[in-house]
Amino acid sequence: MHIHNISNQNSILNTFLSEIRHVNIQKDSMRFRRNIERIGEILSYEMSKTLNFCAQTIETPLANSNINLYDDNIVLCSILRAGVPLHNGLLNYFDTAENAFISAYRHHKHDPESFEIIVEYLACPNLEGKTLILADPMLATGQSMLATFEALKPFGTPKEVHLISVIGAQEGVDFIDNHFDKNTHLWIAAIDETLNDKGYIIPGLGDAGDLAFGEKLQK
Ligand SMILES: O=P(O)(O)OC[C@H]1O[C@H](OP(=O)(O)OP(=O)(O)O)[C@H](O)[C@@H]1O
Ligand SMILES: O=c1cc[nH]c(=O)[nH]1
Ligand SMILES: [Mg+2]
Repeated sequence: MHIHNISNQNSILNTFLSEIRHVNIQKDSMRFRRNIERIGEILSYEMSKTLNFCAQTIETPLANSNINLYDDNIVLCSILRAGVPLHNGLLNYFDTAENAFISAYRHHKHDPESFEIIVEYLACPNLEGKTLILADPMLATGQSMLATFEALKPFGTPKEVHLISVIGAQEGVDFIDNHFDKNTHLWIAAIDETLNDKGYIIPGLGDAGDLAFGEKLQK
């Protein structure tokens, strides 16, 4: 797998990352969602450099101008619910992308320290020969990302697969490195040290879905 950790290089990305992590600033849910969206825009820009470009001629009012434009058929797939603001950021840049949505969430049965991944809702276009971007802001154990990818397989074989995430734990990154094809790209804003015994990324930011949309009741 090609792993692109974007915060290895200093940029404005670090400001948005610091705000989603900050225990007080992150409580402003509108800013939290907007910062995830802005990080999605930055990761889209970085990822776009690896798309397939071909020469095009654009007619201006005065003459023709030559420019390279990407010609990939992009499908954006995000994992509900924390994936929604990240999806919006990606869609801000990939205007003509097709879209897929899947629900994958951790279900804690009785023991708060153990959970299973439940995949329920899935809406997806044909993926055959397309460039699939699979987005989820948090890559903790990596199980949601893998379960989602497996659920998408009946929809066709993408030409390229890009995973986009905001914060990952090193063990989740290692897990997907071991389970995805070696040509897969991972675009990630930060890789943190570890997971705690509840599967939360440390230092991480807490629960991205709750911070973006409010706490949910565990049923
Ligand atoms: O790498 P994993 O160990 O699978 O964990 C990551 C998943 O956990 C979070 O979703 P969550 O279950 O909290 O659902 P939510 O988006 O509804 O909050 C997150 O958005 C990922 O989908
Ligand atoms: O740290 C984590 C792990 C999974 N999901 C989150 O929202 N945060
Ligand atoms: Mg959550």
